[in-house]
Amino acid sequence: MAAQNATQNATRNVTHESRTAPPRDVGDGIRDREIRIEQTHLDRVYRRLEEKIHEAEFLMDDAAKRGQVGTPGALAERDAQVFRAGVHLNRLNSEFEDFLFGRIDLLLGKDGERGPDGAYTSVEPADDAIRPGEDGEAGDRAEIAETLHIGRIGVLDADYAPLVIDWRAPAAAPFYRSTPVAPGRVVRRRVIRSKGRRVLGVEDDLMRPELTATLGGEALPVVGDGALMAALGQARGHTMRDIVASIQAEQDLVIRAPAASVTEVEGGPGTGKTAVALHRAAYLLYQDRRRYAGGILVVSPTPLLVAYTEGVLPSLGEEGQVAIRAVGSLVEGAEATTYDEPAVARIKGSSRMTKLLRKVARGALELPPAGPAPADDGGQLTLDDAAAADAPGRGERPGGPPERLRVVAFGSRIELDAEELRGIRQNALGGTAPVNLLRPRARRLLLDALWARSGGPRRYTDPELAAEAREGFDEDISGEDAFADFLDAWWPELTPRSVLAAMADEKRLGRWSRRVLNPREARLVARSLARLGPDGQGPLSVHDVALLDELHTVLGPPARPAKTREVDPLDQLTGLEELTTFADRSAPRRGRADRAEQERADYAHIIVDEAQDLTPMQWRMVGRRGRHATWTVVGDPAQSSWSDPDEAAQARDEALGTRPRRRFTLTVNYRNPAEIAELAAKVLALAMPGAPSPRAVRSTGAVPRFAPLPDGRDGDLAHHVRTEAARLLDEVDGTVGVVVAMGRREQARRWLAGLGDRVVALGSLEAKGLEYDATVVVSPAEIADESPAGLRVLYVALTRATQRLTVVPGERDDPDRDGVPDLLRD
Ligand SMILES: Nc1ncnc2c1ncn2[C@@H]1O[C@H](COP(=O)(O)OP(=O)(O)OP(=O)(O)O)[C@@H](O)[C@H]1O
Repeated sequence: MAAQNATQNATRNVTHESRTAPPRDVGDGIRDREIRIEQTHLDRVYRRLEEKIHEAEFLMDDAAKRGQVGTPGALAERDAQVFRAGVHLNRLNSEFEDFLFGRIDLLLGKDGERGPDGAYTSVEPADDAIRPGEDGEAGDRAEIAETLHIGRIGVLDADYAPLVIDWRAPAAAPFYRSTPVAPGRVVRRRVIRSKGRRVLGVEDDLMRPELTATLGGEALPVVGDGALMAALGQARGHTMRDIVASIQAEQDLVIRAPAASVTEVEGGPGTGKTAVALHRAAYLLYQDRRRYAGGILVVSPTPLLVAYTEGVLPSLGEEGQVAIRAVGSLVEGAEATTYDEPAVARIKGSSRMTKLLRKVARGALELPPAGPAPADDGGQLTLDDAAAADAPGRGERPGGPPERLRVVAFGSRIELDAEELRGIRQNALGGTAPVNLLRPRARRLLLDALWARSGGPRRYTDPELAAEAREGFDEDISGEDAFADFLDAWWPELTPRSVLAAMADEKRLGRWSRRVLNPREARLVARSLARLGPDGQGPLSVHDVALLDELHTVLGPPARPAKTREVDPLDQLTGLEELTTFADRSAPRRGRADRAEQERADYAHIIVDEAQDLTPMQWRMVGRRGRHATWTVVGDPAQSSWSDPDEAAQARDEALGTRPRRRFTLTVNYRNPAEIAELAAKVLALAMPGAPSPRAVRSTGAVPRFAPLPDGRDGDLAHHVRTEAARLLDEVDGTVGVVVAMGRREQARRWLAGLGDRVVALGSLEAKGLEYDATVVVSPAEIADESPAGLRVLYVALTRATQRLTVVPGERDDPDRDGVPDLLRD
C-alpha cells in the first residue's frame, strides 16, 4: 500500500503544475544569481574539506614527531583518517562531476529538535510555520526556516553545523520523498549541476506552489522546469549514470528499505530497478559499513551489464566495496565466454541437473585416470621383497581404473578382485557426502578387506595384540607408494572441470543420465561440452559455470591428508626436528587463507539484478553465496528468458529460504518515451496476457519507424541495417544499439564495421538491462522464434531505447503495407 501511494506521488511529482507565480526563471538574471549563490556555498564546502585535510596531516605529522605517543592502534587510525580525507579530496577534485547536487528549503519543524547531522528531525511543519496571506494575497505565506544542501558525502563546518548532508542520511530523505501531494516541510527542491568546483546550473521543483514563501525576507525564486525531465532527456553514453539527484519517491522507499530480510522489487522495463538496486548497495554501506564493507555482491546477467553499471557505485563514493559480477563469473577461475543454444541452455539450467551431477560425480570415479598412467600395473603392491608380481596391467580394463588389488602380507599373496572392489566402492559411496571426502572412507574399507583376507583377525586372539598388529598392517600398506598409486587410480581426486569434460562422452553421459534426461537431451548436452579439453579447460558457457559450482559441492575439496613428515631419529638427537620447511610453516596460514576465501564467498548482502533470468541451477549457485545474507532481488517476470518460471520460482524460494520478504512494485517507466512503450506493450500482451505495462513518464512525439527491406530480400539486410543505424546516428547525440537474434550476432557486428564506437551490435540476450539513445531491432519474429521464451526476449529488445526506435522486419515477419511486422500489429 505504501508503495502504491508513493507511486502515485512519484507520478504527480513529475507532472505537477505550478499554481502560483513565484519568480520563476524569468531571465538569465535570476538563474545567474542563483548559480552564484550555490557557487558561494560550494566554495565554502571545498575550503572546509581542505581544512580537514590540513588538520589530518597536522595530526599525523605531530604523531610522527612525538614518536611513541598514542597506541599503535591510535596511530593507525590517524593514518587512516588522513588517507580517507586525501581520497575524498582527490575524488572531489577529479571524479565527482556533481559532488553537491541538491538543496531543500524547508519550513520550521514541528518540535524544533535536531538530529545528529544538525538538521531538524521533524518531517511535518510546525503549526505556526504557515500564516494566512496578507491583504490582497491569494495564498498563505511562510518563511524558509532551514536550508539543507545534499551531496554524495556529508561535510560539517567547524561548529558541526551541516554544510552538506550525505544523500543517504535521514535528513536527506525529504529531498527524495517530498511531493506536491505530500510535501512535508519542503517548499522548494533544487537540483544543482556542477563540474569539479564549478556550479553550472540549477533546476527547481516547487513542492508547495500555493505558498508565498520567503527566504531572508525575499521571495523564493524558482529556476527551470524540474530536474527529472532534464536528466531523462540527456544523451546516453556507454556507462550508466547515477540518479542520485532525481530519485523518485517510490524508488526511495526501496533504496532505504530495512535490510533485515529479503526485499523483492518488481517493475517493468525502465522503471529504475537496476539504478535502485545499486543505490541501495550504497545506502546499506552508509547505514552499516562495518557489516557490509566488502560484503555486498551484485549479480548481473551479463558482462556487458556489469561494464555498463560498474561506474555507478564509485560515483556514489563507494569504490571497491561492492562486488559486481556477471552470473557467468561467479566461480573463481571460471569465466563464461559463450552461450549455449536455447535447447541446451534449457536442460543445463534445469534443476534436473542436480540429480544428474550427483550420479555423474559418482560415475566419474570409474573414468580412465587423468594424466600419465601409473608406472606399473597400478594395482600391484608387495610388502615383501620376495613377493612375486604378476605382469603389469593384467586383469585391468584398458584405460579404466584398476580392477584388482594385490598385496603380499605375512608372506602370502592376498587379492581383491573386481567384484569385491566394486562392493567396497558402493559401500563407500553410500550416503550423500561429497565424493572426494569419501576417499578416506574408501581407503579404510580397502584396508579392512585386505586385513580380513590376510587372515590377520584369526591370527590374534588377544584383542590388544590384534589391534596392534592391525595398526602395523595398515601402516605398512598405507606407507607404500604403490598403495597410494592404486588409490589414486581407483578413487581419483576429481575436479569439477574434469567431471564436466567427462560428460562430453555421449555414451557415458547416456548411461549416467538414465531416468533423468532422455537420450536426445543427453546427446545435446554431451555435444555442447565437446569444446572442452579432457581436463575441462576450454570455453565455458554461462550455464556450464553453474554446473561447475554444483560439481564443486557434489565433489567437495580434495581430501588428501597432508603428508606428515617422518621424524628422523638423528634429527631428534641434534634438535633438527625443530627446523621446518616453508610449506610446513605456511600450512596453517594457507588454512586461514582458504577459510577467508570461503567466507568471502558468503556475502552479507546479495543483490540480484534481472532476477527473472536466473535458472534453477543459477539460483542454487547464487544461494550458496548468501546462506547468511540479507537480499535485494529485482526483476520483471515479463522480461524472463527462462522457459519454466515455476521451476525457477521454486529454486528462488529455496535460495531465499524462509526469511521474511517485503515486496515493492515500481510502476513508472523512465527510459522509453510513451511512443515506444506503447509499441512494446503489444508484444507484452502476447507474451504475458494481462500483465500491466509500466506508464511512460514522458512523450517525445517520435513514433517508432518501420523500415522493411526495399524489395523484401534478406540478402540486402546487411546494407539496410547499416543504413538505418547510420540514420539514427545522425538523429541522436549518444549511442545506438542494433539488436538481432543471438544467431546473427557475429554477422551484425560485421554489418556495422566502420560506423564508429557510438553504435554496437547485440544479440537479444545480451541486450538485457542495457539502454541506448536509439535502437534498431532486426527481424522481431526471428528473435521471438529463437527460444521458448522468445516473445519475452523480444519485449526486452523493444524496450532499450530512450529516444528513437527503428524496426527492420525480416523474412519471417510478414510486414503489412506500412512495414509493421505481424507481431507488432494491433
Ligand atoms: N529517478 C530517476 N531519475 C533519473 N533517471 C532515472 C530515474 N529512475 C530511472 N532512471 C533512468 O531510467 C533508465 C532505466 O533505469 P534502469 O535501467 O535502472 O531500469 P530497469 O528497471 O532496470 O530496466 P530494465 O528492466 O529494462 O533493465 C536509466 O537510464 C536510469 O538512469
